[in-house]
Amino acid sequence: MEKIIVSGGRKLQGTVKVEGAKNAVLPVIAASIMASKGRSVLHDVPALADVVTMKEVLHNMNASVQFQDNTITVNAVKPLITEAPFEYVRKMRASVLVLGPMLSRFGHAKVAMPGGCAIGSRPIDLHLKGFEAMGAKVHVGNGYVEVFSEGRLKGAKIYLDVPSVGATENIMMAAALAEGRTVIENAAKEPEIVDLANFLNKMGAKVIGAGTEMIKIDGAPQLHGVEHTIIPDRIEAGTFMVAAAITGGNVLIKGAESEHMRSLISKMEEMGVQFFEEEDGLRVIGPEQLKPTDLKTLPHPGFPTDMQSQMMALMLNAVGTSVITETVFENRFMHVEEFRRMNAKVKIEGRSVIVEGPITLQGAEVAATDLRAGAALILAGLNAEGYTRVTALNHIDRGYVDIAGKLARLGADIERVDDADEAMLDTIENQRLSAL
Ligand SMILES: CC(=O)N[C@H]1[C@@H](OP(=O)(O)OP(=O)(O)OC[C@H]2O[C@@H](n3ccc(=O)[nH]c3=O)[C@H](O)[C@@H]2O)O[C@H](CO)[C@@H](O)[C@@H]1O
Ligand SMILES: C=C(OP(=O)(O)O)C(=O)O
Repeated sequence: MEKIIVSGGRKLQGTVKVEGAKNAVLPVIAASIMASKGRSVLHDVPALADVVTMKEVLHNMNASVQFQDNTITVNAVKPLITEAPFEYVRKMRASVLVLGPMLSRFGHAKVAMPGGCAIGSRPIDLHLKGFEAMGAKVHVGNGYVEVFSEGRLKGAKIYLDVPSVGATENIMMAAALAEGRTVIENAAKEPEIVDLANFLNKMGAKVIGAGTEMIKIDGAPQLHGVEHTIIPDRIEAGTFMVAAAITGGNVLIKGAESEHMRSLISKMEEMGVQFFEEEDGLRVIGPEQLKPTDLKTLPHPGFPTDMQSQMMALMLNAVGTSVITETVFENRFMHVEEFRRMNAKVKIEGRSVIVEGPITLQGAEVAATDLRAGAALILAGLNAEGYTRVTALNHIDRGYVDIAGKLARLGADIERVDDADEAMLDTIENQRLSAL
């Protein structure tokens, strides 16, 4: 079994470059299958497990996809197989993002119904209601959702009960090939929505208002392949910001887009962390002593749920009591139990967690329960006594490219090992101790 082993106590120094955003590239790859003319070339694509899964989803549909050196080329000109089976959706919920593109281009899509996951039940009812409003028929049964449309979808006015990122994306993509205008009200405003809208506009659709709560989409009869560069990953950047802060380090995060991270920067500033805009990125300097704070996760521009567990790791090191309230997902506190294994004083009260700091965290065997929880455990390990061994790396690999290597290059004592490597490390450590 592979593990990331981290030993705490080193201040991080240096420069780290942000990858392209996972949550932007997945919908953009899905949208690329709507091009019936020309191929799409996407740059700054991170080499993540989720990107490989999305590539497999498209490949299984008979699209031609090449992925090399952070560039993906998609050619979907010939008719595709309009199905995404369970094996892909099981690995990655974002596979449901091919529903809108397939439905609007081919009049049919069949995708395995995503189940709940470690962070909540995560239904797709709002995606399906949107398609229905545009004239599609929806059938759910035998673990699959199947959507049909006779002729082109029709533009419609759609109000989302919650500003769901996935529903906004799926409806935007379906609307890009629909007849007439679609208006999405109470739309999600995340930067990744804006990136998708820019991509759809280049392909030939007309999307206005992305990044606000009302998005208007005028569909085109046909879309064409284009070249596009993916926006930087604000959650990867945020994770390195916490790494710098938690160790009292000084790190330049190259390519970080601070406009996308206002709520996070402001919370970290409240905790005493300093930020300096530089020409090619954002410099983060951790304080000698962190102050406590309270935060509530909300849809963008509120505090992102995908940074909640990493901020909990930071709060464990603050002097005083902090409170985190999670409002986006109903069950995103699985990391709390793992933090307790590291001696953390954390208590769940309904949708909130009370974090008592400062505490001397102790290295322990812990498991990543989802990808951000995994990152948070590594972050906690950066300031813990002794060795923290993080397992279930498959979660972390979904959203981080070589996180251990990048932290090591910033000076952390961290290594990714398999069982054989670990046995050898234990022998070396035992020899060192017996020689003392
Ligand atoms: C690939 C991707 O971009 N993933 C992100 C996306 O997930 P995802 O798009 O799945 O998240 P949503 O914004 O859709 O979910 C937000 C909330 O809405 C609920 N909901 C959603 C759809 C629906 O049809 N019905 C419904 O009730 C969900 O259960 C959840 O409680 O946004 C989340 C919220 O910022 C992030 O944590 C994920 O990293
Ligand atoms: C929850 C996340 O992703 P996904 O929606 O792909 O599960 C995430 O990126 O933190």
